[in-house]
Amino acid sequence: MITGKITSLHVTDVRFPTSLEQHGSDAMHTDPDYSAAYVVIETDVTDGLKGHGLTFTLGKGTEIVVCAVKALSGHVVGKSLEEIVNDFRHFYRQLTSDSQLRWIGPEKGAVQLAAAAVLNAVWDLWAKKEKKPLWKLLVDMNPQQLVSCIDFRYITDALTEEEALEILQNGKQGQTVREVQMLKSGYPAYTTSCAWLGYPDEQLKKLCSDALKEGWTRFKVKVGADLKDDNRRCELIRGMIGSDNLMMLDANQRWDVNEAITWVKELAKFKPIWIEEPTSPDDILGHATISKAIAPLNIGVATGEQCHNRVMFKQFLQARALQFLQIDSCRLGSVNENLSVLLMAKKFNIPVCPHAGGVGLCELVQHLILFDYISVSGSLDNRMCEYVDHLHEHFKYPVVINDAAYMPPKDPGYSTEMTEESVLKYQFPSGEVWQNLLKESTNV
Ligand SMILES: C[C@H](O)[C@@H](O)CC(=O)C(=O)O
Ligand SMILES: [Mg+2]
Repeated sequence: MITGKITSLHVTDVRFPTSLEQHGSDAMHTDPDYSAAYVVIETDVTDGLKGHGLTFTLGKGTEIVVCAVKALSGHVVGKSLEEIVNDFRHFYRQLTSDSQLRWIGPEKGAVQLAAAAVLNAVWDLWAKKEKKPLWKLLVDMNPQQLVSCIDFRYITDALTEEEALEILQNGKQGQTVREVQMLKSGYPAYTTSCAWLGYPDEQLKKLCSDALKEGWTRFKVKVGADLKDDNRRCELIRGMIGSDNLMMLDANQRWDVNEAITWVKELAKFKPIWIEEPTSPDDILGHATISKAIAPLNIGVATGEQCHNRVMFKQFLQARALQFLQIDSCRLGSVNENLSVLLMAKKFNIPVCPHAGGVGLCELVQHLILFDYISVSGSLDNRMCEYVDHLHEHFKYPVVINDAAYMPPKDPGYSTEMTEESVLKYQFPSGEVWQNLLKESTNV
């Protein structure tokens, strides 16, 4: 039995100055400071049980998400965990559809990122209470319980509750074998760390050569700002990784639809398997046009890192506008909404290849993709999870990568907890790191 009330919710603006070294740079986001609105919920349970959650941001604007988290806190403080998880669908809807706050969403933008941070903390709390890593909590739940966490509003034309139940019931077959397989070999990953757009060629070469030695076989390359530059960088990387390894391209929304088609045709000679975010993340029909035009080149469209809710994903699937679906643990409304998207992807037979990286996204999304393989898709065909090698040292339970695969976390929770030292040091603007940077900039 789950006892204990949530007594408080704290949120902190934590920023890492990654832009100083161009980590995370792409054709649209040229100077990201990987950041998080970091939430801690406390309970009155005597053992000091706490839940930790976050959502990922790029620096400026984190203060807006922090405000939105504070605006949502009234829905959480005073409730017991038992009350929440016994009717999780209802709680989820309270948060994502607050009758006043929804005007500045609904289910999108800063308010949706804030809902994700809060809900991620609640899921962490639940998993810790059950003394299981989150993926295992999900795997052990029965189909009815899982379905009771999902808000089916707006998606029943694509996936009904009955269909979701059937998928989950079928997923129980062979679950134990797949769990054992994951514990032994892990979930296959690809790396984005070698080819950020702002890295000079020498750095690309060094990072590729190191990654190859570590056993990486799948590489994502940032493109989209300058075609000549893309040709040079892709040639360099294809040369380094050889013809057997996989290459993916990511344009981060830089192009118009026709421009995307022309550009991808030019880069097709490097044999990428997908082009990610070729155009506006909201342009579902544009993605469908691009998908159709580049299908003869054996290149698919991947998208999702800025797809803010299940309704968008539903339409992408219905319009056949993506061939690789990229869930995000912090963009969608936490585990609840990710569950609905994983189930829709299964129904439409589209592989899920999660977006990760940022700060904490690898830590979180590994739980979701493990659950997807063990209990939903049951397949590794055309599937892999993104990995980026930054900022893991700030987490209490950092990801473990073994031979280019995510090894299932064993610690209870959602791997969301940051070290207290890092939170203090990188808190914006009062943390030591930012105070020093601000001093330096005023001295120049
Ligand atoms: C701004 C982020 O680093 C973005 O480039 C990440 C991304 O597109 C990806 O990991 O994929
Ligand atoms: Mg991307």
